[in-house]
Amino acid sequence: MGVAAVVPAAGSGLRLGAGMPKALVRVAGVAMVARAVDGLLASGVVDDVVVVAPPEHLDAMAEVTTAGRVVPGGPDRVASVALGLAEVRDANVVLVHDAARCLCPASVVASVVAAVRAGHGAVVPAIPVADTVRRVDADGHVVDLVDRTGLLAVQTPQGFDAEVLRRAHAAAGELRATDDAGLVEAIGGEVVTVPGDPRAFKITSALDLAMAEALVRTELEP
Ligand SMILES: Nc1ccn([C@@H]2O[C@H](COP(=O)(O)OP(=O)(O)OP(=O)(O)O)[C@@H](O)[C@H]2O)c(=O)n1
Ligand SMILES: C[C@](O)(CO)[C@H](O)COP(=O)(O)O
Repeated sequence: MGVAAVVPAAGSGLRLGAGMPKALVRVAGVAMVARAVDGLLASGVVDDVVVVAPPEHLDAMAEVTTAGRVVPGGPDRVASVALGLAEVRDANVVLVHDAARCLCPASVVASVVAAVRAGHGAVVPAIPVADTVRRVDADGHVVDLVDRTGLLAVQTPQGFDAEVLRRAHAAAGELRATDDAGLVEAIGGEVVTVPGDPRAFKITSALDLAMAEALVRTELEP
């Protein structure tokens, strides 16, 4: 089988504070998880989708998810992705895509898959950092100015040769990398970037949700 996508959607969305799992929160009337799954399939390069949901919300998640399977997730993102990965044993390319990045354009999905198909074991979409970045100590005092040249903010979907991702997760142990590419780096794998897109931003806070709503409504307007 070809390209499978694992959609981690098992987070609780504490920072959004909607009182329900974030992936169930609607953006202009459609649940984030449904938008994320539909976006992956709209790319035309994804054959199979597995959504990883909070164990206590499997039915609600299946109700709003229009395609793919829904399986229970784990206590953190690494555990949730590992549980999804176990469901796509036949795939030779695996994408991991946050439900929370539900407005990612299909063109980004296609370019990530193309880069994996071209022979890269691990591919991440990334965009330039727009702000000045400073390192601070525990009291908030500036320690130094971080040179922004060569700094990129990493998005999802992240794409992998399936065997590389399986090896990375098998070796993860207690390592809690913030993304799957981090697990690949930990086993010495090379990670390459392709251009990301500002619309693939992660909905984390209430402001992000408002921006996502505005973006959808703008794109729907004639
Ligand atoms: N145990 C977890 C934690 C997170 N995720 C998923 O990983 C993605 C990125 O996580 P984040 O945006 O930080 O979501 P939450 O963990 O839900 O947010 P918060 O930290 O505010 O609770 C989300 O799609 C989230 O559902 C997951 O599948 N399983
Ligand atoms: C995977 C990710 O979206 C890449 O930027 C990000 O690391 C997830 O971050 P969080 O710690 O789950 O908020």
